[in-house]
Amino acid sequence: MSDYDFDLFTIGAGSGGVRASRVAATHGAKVAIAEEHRIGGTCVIRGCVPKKMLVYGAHFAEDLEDCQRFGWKIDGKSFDWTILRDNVLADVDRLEGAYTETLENHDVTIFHERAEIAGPHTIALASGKSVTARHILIATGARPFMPECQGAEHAISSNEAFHLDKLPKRMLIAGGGYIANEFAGIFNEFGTKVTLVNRSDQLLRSYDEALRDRLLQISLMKGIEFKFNTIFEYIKPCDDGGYKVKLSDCEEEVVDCVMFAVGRRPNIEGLGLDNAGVELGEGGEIKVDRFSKTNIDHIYAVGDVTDRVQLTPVAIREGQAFADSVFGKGDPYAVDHSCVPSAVFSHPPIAAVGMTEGEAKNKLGAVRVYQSDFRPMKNVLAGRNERSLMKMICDAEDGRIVGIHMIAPEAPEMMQAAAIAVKAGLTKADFDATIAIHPTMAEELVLMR
Ligand SMILES: Cc1cc2nc3c(=O)[nH]c(=O)nc-3n(C[C@H](O)[C@H](O)[C@H](O)COP(=O)(O)OP(=O)(O)OC[C@H]3O[C@@H](n4cnc5c(N)ncnc54)[C@H](O)[C@@H]3O)c2cc1C
Ligand SMILES: NC(=O)c1ccc[n+]([C@@H]2O[C@H](COP(=O)([O-])OP(=O)(O)OC[C@H]3O[C@@H](n4cnc5c(N)ncnc54)[C@H](O)[C@@H]3O)[C@@H](O)[C@H]2O)c1
Repeated sequence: MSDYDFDLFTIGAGSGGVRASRVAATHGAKVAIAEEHRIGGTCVIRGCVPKKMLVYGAHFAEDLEDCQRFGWKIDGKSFDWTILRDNVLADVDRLEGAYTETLENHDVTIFHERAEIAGPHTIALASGKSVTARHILIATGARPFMPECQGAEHAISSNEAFHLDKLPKRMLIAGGGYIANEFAGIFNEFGTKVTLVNRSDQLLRSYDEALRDRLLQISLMKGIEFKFNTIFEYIKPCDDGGYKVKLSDCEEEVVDCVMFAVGRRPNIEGLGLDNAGVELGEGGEIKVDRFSKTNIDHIYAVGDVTDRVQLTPVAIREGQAFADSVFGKGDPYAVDHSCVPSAVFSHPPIAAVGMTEGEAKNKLGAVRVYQSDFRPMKNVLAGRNERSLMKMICDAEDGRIVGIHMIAPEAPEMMQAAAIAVKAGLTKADFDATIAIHPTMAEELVLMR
């Protein structure tokens, strides 16, 4: 008989928590999970998945325009936001059901309520119930950071963007990162007049400069406006709807919607971490070692709450590694956080793996840069003046590829395959030895000069 109610109690049923709980259960552990909002977490409910569906929906705007040059005539086209919104939200419901079913099929006990740590092995549930567990996994994710300014309460975050009653005619999006650029692209394609407002003059800081410049240039061409080096002074509701917004060094303007996308903060408030003595880092993230263990031996944390790499596949890997290491029969293993590929689902998307040109020069000294700057065949026939860019960064000494960067239609799809080669340490010569598939955009990868 165990001294505890459960072998594992997971707080948070998002990407990391669900994977860890399911895998621990397959290893024979008695597992419970608590979720205060909806099973599936950020990615499934209000992140990657519904966002990507909106990206697909938005891209039809360009396809419907371009198709005329391919001989198609579509009269009377129009867009109804509520149809897309409701279909996306219905699919989110379906996915929540699928995630719940997976947990149930693995005999994971689900508590649909908030959980807090009440003692080293004790979890207090919002209903007043208290349970004990041999191990605790904190997988509570992150939430949007809402900066302070007068009237900030009138701004929405990405959470609300999926539920808007109607499409805003004019929208200000604060931020220059993933979410700001993705949603600027989405709403701009739907016909909203979008202005992206950033406190610095740099977008997507972690990406290669050439790609960032190209995205800015294409976004401007598509009609997105940018205001750099400015911050919000106030947001005031107008009597007849909309908001008066004042940005520093700018005239007051009226918009229908203000969205903040200025980063996400670990969900640790009121979690009772002090009751178990769990240590935090400087940014409020839970400090863990490479096995996702906190300073307390039986308490672990995975995903966004640890603020290592805020991406779903990383949270899933961390959850898997934790469950295998703690409950499996093999040796413990850690997740390798190097060379993680990523994408920004902007219009067009950006994708990257490894070092940027700047990072590689700083780290390696001598690098070779190969580049392909081309107009995709489909854009040529469509009369769309939008060029793609691919860059390959190699170590000048041995030709090893240390980074690949792309801005192109379907760049994330191409990058997933290319990332395998970079992770495996292949060289430019290995790529050159591979025969192209013609005609594709991806063939540029093996033809770069
Ligand atoms: C708009 C948006 C788009 C994104 N797009 C992408 C993308 O395209 N690709 C990608 O890889 N990543 C994307 N991300 C990031 C990705 O969603 C996260 O990295 C991922 O969901 C992190 O998983 P997690 O398990 O750490 O946390 P989460 O998935 O956030 O899960 C944490 C869960 O814990 C629950 N919780 C918190 N506190 C408690 C408590 N005390 N008791 C009970 N439950 C609690 C929360 O309600 C939540 O459901 C996106 C994020 C956003 C916001
Ligand atoms: N495609 C994807 O994989 C994807 C998509 C969305 C989100 N995400 C994840 O979610 C995380 C959060 O996304 P995000 O776009 O909110 O953050 P981000 O870290 O990508 O970008 C934050 C931006 O806000 C700016 N900023 C920060 N503080 C500010 C302030 N006080 N006032 C004004 N501007 C400020 C920063 O300069 C930066 O440009 C990302 O880091 C990413 O890991 C991933």
